[in-house]
Amino acid sequence: MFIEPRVSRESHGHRRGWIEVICGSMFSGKTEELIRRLNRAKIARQKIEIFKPGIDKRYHEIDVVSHNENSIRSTPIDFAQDMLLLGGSCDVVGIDEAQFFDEGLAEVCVKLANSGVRVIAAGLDMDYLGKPFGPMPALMSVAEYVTKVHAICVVCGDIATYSFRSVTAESQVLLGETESYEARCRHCFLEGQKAKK
Ligand SMILES: Nc1ncnc2c1ncn2[C@@H]1O[C@H](COP(=O)(O)OP(=O)(O)O)[C@@H](O)[C@H]1O
Ligand SMILES: Cc1cn([C@H]2C[C@H](O)[C@@H](COP(=O)(O)O)O2)c(=O)[nH]c1=O
Ligand SMILES: [Zn+2]
Repeated sequence: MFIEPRVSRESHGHRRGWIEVICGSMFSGKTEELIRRLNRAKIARQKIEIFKPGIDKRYHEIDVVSHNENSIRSTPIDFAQDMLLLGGSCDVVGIDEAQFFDEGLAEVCVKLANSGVRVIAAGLDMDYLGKPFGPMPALMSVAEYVTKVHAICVVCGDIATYSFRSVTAESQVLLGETESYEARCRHCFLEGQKAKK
């Protein structure tokens, strides 16, 4: 379990910021872990702001909601840059579905962290083909802390790191749940991809 670093947030009158990334496949608990960290920051009376991409309207227009139906209020935005306006004065900025943001996301998170904000971003590290997803690789490279969480393979019960798309669609972005995706381990993912051919 991630334990918040015990660094002083104030040093010589300057706030200290950093970047945390929570990544993994679908159903791996990224959103639950994001909500857990943000709720703890709320308990510590920190000022928080949560962003999600405007396109993610799966469960709720505004809330960030986990597959377990835990939720937290968020602000949907279309461009990573918009976080600078609203998030700059916060102690903590949370970001869900980070993979859907534009390539400017890593730079925006660096600016926030450099100005003293703790940034916690959750997102898919790989798409349905097993390829790196959007701004996630760049974001992971500038983060102080990267936590990879695992789902359970629905085929064999091993740990799952892949999101297998069970429907026919080739666009990288296809919003969905269990009707379109399965959490799978490497072996069962490869078997599924072979069977598609
Ligand atoms: N194959 C699976 N492996 C693990 N958890 C699953 C699976 N399918 C459904 N779940 C549920 O999904 C929850 C995690 O949801 P969530 O935090 O929204 O995941 P993520 O944001 O990574 O998609 C788990 O606590 C569990 O209740
Ligand atoms: C693998 C993959 C997923 N998506 C979509 C499907 C869901 O709407 C989100 C992921 O949500 P979660 O909180 O991580 O479960 O992303 C997609 O558009 N393209 C993909 O390749
Ligand atoms: Zn498996």
